Amino acid sequence: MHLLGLVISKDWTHVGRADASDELKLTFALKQQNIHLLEERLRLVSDPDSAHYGKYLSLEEVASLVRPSELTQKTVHSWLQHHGISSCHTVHTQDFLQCTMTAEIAEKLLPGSRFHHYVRDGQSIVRSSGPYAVSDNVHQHLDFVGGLHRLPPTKKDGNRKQQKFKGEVHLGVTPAILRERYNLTAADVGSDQDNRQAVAQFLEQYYHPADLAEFMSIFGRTFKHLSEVDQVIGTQGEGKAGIEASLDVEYIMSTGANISTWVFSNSGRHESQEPFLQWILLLSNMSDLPRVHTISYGDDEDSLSTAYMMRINTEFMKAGVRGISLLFASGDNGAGCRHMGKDQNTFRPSFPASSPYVTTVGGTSFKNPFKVSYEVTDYISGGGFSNVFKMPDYQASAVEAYLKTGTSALPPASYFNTSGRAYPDMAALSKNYWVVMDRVPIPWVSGTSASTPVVGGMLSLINGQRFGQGLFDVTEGCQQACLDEQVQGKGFCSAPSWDPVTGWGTPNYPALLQALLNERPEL
Ligand SMILES: Cc1cc(=O)oc2cc(NC(=O)[C@H](Cc3ccccc3)NC(=O)[C@H](C)NC(=O)[C@H](C)N)ccc12
Ligand SMILES: [Ca+2]
Repeated sequence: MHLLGLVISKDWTHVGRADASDELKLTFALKQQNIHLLEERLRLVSDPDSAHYGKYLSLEEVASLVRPSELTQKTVHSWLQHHGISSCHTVHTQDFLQCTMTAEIAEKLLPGSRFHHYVRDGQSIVRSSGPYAVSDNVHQHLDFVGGLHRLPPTKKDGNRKQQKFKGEVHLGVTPAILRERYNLTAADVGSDQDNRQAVAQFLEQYYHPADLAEFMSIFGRTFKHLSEVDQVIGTQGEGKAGIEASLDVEYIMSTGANISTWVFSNSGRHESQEPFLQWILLLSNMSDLPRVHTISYGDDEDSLSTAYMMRINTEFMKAGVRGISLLFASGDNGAGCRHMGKDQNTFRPSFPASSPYVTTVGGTSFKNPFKVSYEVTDYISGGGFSNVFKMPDYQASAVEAYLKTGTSALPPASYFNTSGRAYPDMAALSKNYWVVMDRVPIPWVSGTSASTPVVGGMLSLINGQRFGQGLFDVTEGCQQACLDEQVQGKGFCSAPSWDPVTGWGTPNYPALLQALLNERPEL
């Protein structure tokens, strides 16, 4: 028997046991086959020196590679059937099963689990308080069971990162400013009818079509653009728009202008338990997808189970081998800080930013905030080294160079794991954006949530895979981190070439386009 447990955080109030007939939806992640072959294939399709470069797999080919063995499928199916569970959906790759069942059946299926109702700020959830067990013969066929334990994050004040307007004249970052800084001309807009890009939203964040239309009517006058999202996959909730969703949609459609845009809307309670599971399940089941997806969400690595992160990472590989680029925001908390005990802190990496199979985007600000000047580090820019994923070969030499040259200015070695996946991969402006939300133009919105769709839109224009010299190197400024005696609020600093705050730098569009076109495989 294998036991898995949970500690319910104090801000949730227990309001009683779940009724035996209460319905639950659990996700079973079945063990896949050939993960090492998938990884190798991803390396080859991404390597310009390989004969396989750019030769992406179809969803059917991915399915043939990773589909769980007959034994795994039969064992899990008969275990569920034995407990009377028949209401299940699978995916094309047959490596996930989503099943609906009563609390009574779930407790019999997973001995030790005891489902309870918890409430907080008007939100109500059902979770298992105790650890649950899975018998050995089934456990070896599962990566994890989702939907039991993870809690929705604490809702933060919607205005927490909005800086106060102090009365100075400041126009802030708009599509025109971005297009100027990153050298996008009026001709740099999408023209390929088949090109598509996407943003994914979670945690009840919705964009509003009227906000997008108003944003484009105010800020989109100088370039050809679309003012409507082409497809919403999932449910668009009613009511107020979310700042994250508004920012993502408005800015991916400003740099990736005139390109058909989709929104994956992963709403509701279930998704907030494992925010990325529902979305990745959708991707792994759709054969025809946009090539670029941006996601401005993440969680501290230490708040997630290793099994969950490993499996999501494999799902990212499945996307990569199909030629799908996933861009994640690096987070807005600098290196982060985890208190390990009295006077003992370490930095706190964020997932999925720390996955080696996504492109992670950090943040910068203008040197002179009132001018389109060169960029320096935005101190909030997430970055550092994963404690879960080892450093992939493709970044070893760049990171070694950074660690060697920056030795004197580096934080103490006990704060970070130099053998982990280093991030971000690149950066873009993250300070003082204009966003239209609930029909009102809002200034001074900041975060790597802004820089990520900006880069995503440009990649959609280029739709390539590898970065050449097409980036502005960021060499000034440091990120924030633990406010303790040893590091005194200072994390990593940017430096010439790659650094763990701004990656390889911010996009210089024509140079990036040229670099990527030069590396295109013969079609
Ligand atoms: C209201 C507001 C004003 C502003 O100026 O900035 C800003 C930013 C954000 N969004 C975020 O700060 C982050 C970015 C991020 C965090 C962690 C990892 C990657 C990206 N996004 C979120 O907080 C997102 C909505 N929630 C989560 O990722 C949760 C914590 N798992 C929001 C609002 C404002
Ligand atoms: Ca740099």
